[in-house]
Amino acid sequence: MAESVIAARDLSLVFQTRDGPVHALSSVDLDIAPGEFISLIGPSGCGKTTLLRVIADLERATSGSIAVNGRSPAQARLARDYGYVFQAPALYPWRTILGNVMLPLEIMGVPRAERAARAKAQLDLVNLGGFERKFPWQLSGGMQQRASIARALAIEPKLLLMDEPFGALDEIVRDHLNEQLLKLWAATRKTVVFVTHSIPEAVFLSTRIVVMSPRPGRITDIVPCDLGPDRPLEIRETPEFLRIAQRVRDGLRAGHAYDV
Ligand SMILES: Nc1ncnc2c1ncn2[C@@H]1O[C@H](COP(=O)(O)OP(=O)(O)OP(=O)(O)O)[C@@H](O)[C@H]1O
Repeated sequence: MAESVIAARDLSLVFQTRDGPVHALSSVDLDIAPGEFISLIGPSGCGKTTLLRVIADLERATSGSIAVNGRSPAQARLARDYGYVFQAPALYPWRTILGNVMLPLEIMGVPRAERAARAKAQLDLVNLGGFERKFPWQLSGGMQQRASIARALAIEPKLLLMDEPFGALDEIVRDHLNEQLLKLWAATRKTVVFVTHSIPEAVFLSTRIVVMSPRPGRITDIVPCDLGPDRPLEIRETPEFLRIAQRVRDGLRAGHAYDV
């Protein structure tokens, strides 16, 4: 079997706050193979973002271990092993779309002509060819988020970390971007770790769904999502899709404490 892209073993993270310790992650065990599309789903505060941030070396685990491409998160970050897409597009307003996508390549010291060509290729991949010279504020929210995906892809990472990238968009735009992301994933065969609150989004996109619950943040179920690579939006009405969605929903219910 190919080496895991992510291998987490008994991973825990406790934030020390003025109100006492917060157990953001507790005994997380997770292996992600190359080319998988993994969604992390769970209620607010279950540690989804924290897990993504530990993978990206933006937070350090309190105990346990995690390897990214067989090395430490710090080494993986320095090797530019991953691209990170945030919840909000976070584009620089004074730079054009092309200028934004070229930025990571500038930081890497890629020559000017090459970085323009590479950034253009990524913009084509997210269907933003022709918008290179626009500024972020001239684009819709969905287009801005596609531009941030292109920016994350500019360094050509094999691993893409996405923190609820479509959460702020309306449902029709979200459907469209889900379709595009699925095509992009099929075309590039990247490993994706994707945070979402949406059961249909998770089932539509993923090869496996990691269900989490809060206090302490932990994995309660890992649901295989064997729908194959060819997934038109209508697949969401099929019994197979609904069966997987139901298992995820059951997992979320079991881990949920209702304060009502
Ligand atoms: N820097 C921090 N300091 C203290 N507590 C934190 C910090 N970051 C996160 N937490 C706490 O850790 C827990 C997990 O947070 P996290 O943001 O990972 O959850 P999440 O599942 O991504 O939530 P959401 O869906 O709302 O984004 C929460 O209780 C949160 O308040």
